[in-house]
Amino acid sequence: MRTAPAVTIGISLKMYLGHHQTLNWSRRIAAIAGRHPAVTTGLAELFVLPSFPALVPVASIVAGSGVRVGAQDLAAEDAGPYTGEVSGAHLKEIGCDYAEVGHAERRRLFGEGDTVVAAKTAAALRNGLTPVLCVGELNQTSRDDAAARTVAELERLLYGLTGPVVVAYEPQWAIGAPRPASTEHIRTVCAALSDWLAGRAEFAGGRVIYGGSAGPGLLGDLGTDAGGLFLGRFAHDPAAVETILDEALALHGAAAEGASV
Ligand SMILES: O=C(CO)COP(=O)(O)O
Repeated sequence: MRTAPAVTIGISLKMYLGHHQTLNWSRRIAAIAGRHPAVTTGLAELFVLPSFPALVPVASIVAGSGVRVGAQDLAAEDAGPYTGEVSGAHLKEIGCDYAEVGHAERRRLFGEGDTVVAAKTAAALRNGLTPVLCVGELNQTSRDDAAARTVAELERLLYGLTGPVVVAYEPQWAIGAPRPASTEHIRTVCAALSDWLAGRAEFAGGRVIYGGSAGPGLLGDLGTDAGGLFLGRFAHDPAAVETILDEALALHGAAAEGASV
């Protein structure tokens, strides 16, 4: 069994960058990760999710830097007549460790519902990929209501499955917004999701991270309720990623000191 790192930082490039921009960005991220103590000590795991055509070159750019690579989507099936789809088996073969499933944009713009998301989560696990499973309420609501809805959603999507998952709590109303959800909101929902995961041995190694307009300055406020961040726009500047790794190191140092008293 693989133990979860203290902090997980994921970055989805969505469809923002061109191919060469993606490669240049990846070179800068690899350089930062390769020398940053948060990554070199194994405290933080950093993964990047570029567009499909960039996966192979990005995997080779980040090799040896500690950065892992994954896809933003995968097919529910492993092989066959599925025009335009990319299978989990293929992703694994080219060096992916992660596959994102259930992002709000795929649900809203491409009609993916719970059945498809659950099938894609199963496909990722079946092929040895860690699913980055996005969950989160559609509309702004109280933090307790959001926690109840999101835990129920996770339970539905993971029914019958086994394996380590990264649960990305992304309140849909906080994606693409000027700022993230409130600290109290994020902490309440992430703690509820973490409790749910922790009580289930079949998901050992699982983690809960927060996404939705996340950027520098947030991680330290989340304490240990969230196991990290899932970044979008605010990771386009590699310097922001370095700042967040600094924050991960500071947070872990504080948590370790707290545990020893
Ligand atoms: O959806 C997200 C990550 O997948 C978050 O994106 P933004 O941080 O750009 O809102």
